[in-house]
Amino acid sequence: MRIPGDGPLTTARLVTTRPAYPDRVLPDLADLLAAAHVVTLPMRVRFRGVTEREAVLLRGPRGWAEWAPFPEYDDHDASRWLEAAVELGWGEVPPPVRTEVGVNATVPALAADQVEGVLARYDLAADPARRTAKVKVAERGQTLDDDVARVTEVRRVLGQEARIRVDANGAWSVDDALAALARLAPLHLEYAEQPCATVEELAELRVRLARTGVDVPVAADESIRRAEDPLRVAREHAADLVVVKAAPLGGVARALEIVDACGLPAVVSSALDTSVGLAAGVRLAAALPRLDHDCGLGTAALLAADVVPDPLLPHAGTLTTDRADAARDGVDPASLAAYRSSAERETWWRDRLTRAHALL
Ligand SMILES: O=C(O)CCC(=O)C1=CC=C[C@@H](O)[C@@H]1C(=O)O
Ligand SMILES: [Mg+2]
Repeated sequence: MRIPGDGPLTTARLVTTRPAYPDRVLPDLADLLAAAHVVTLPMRVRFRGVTEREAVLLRGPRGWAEWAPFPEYDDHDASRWLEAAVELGWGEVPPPVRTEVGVNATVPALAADQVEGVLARYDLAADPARRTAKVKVAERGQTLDDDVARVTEVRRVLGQEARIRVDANGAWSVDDALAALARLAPLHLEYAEQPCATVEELAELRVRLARTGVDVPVAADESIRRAEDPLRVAREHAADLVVVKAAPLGGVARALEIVDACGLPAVVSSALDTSVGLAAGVRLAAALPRLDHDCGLGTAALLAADVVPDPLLPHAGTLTTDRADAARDGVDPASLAAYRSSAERETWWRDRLTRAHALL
């Protein structure tokens, strides 16, 4: 485990280095609205408290793009997601340095007896040592015993050599996190993602974990993707690694800059996107100079419908840039029509798009 206090930070690079790609193109609002298709996709299981995922698919001159900021996010957040969509549909995505990306299975906070069924939907690597799962924990209404039972079951199904990470979405206090991670650590965790809500708590947790000899690295997710200053995590030595999502961070190029400036290992994860948004995540993971971890880009498995005929599901635990690019080209008009949102939701999304565009 890294000792709190170490880790490089190169804040200056974020502001001084711009990627070597053409300047951002901003489409007119009328073009965006004309390019927009609003869909409501059913999910297989409840995740993030929802059973349907709404998204706006945008047909840009450079290909399909997705804009799907979570409904509870404000217009400022939503405008950052729009920058990501513009990069995909109207701009250029930074070039890949690898063609394959390892992908983890994502296990929602379900009862332990449902774990095997969820994992069965993932085509994981044949070699148990190359399998990774992320397990949601600390969900409201559940107990630590429920979490321990779920993670224990994931360990049983995937085998001793598999990597298991947990994600608490900031729900634990520092004391809760210490107690929970002390119980979960014997199951050999790869890391704990956003165990506590604030950067201060994450930093304190790292110190106290090191002091008590509980060897669980800490990853920051919300502290990066929802933060005004995504570099604070690194500056405050609040995490061992960072989780980055293309859309919430304003696109692939911007996410690469943030990872570079943080100077910490990165994991790319989805924002519960359709296969089009997942393709952007694959392109981000493929463009990272260094990628030591499997990425949370297998969430097409959580959707019961998608906008492409061949959803971007991992094969043998991997996704490739070829399949990602094909998914972006393969949006099916019949799916857009079949899952078109209600008139009321469509108006809501178009109004939101208008407001987000005004902020760019
Ligand atoms: O990282 C993964 O395995 C899948 C993606 C995932 O967990 C998430 C996607 C979108 C919103 C989040 O609540 C959640 C996360 O917190 O990482
Ligand atoms: Mg997370």
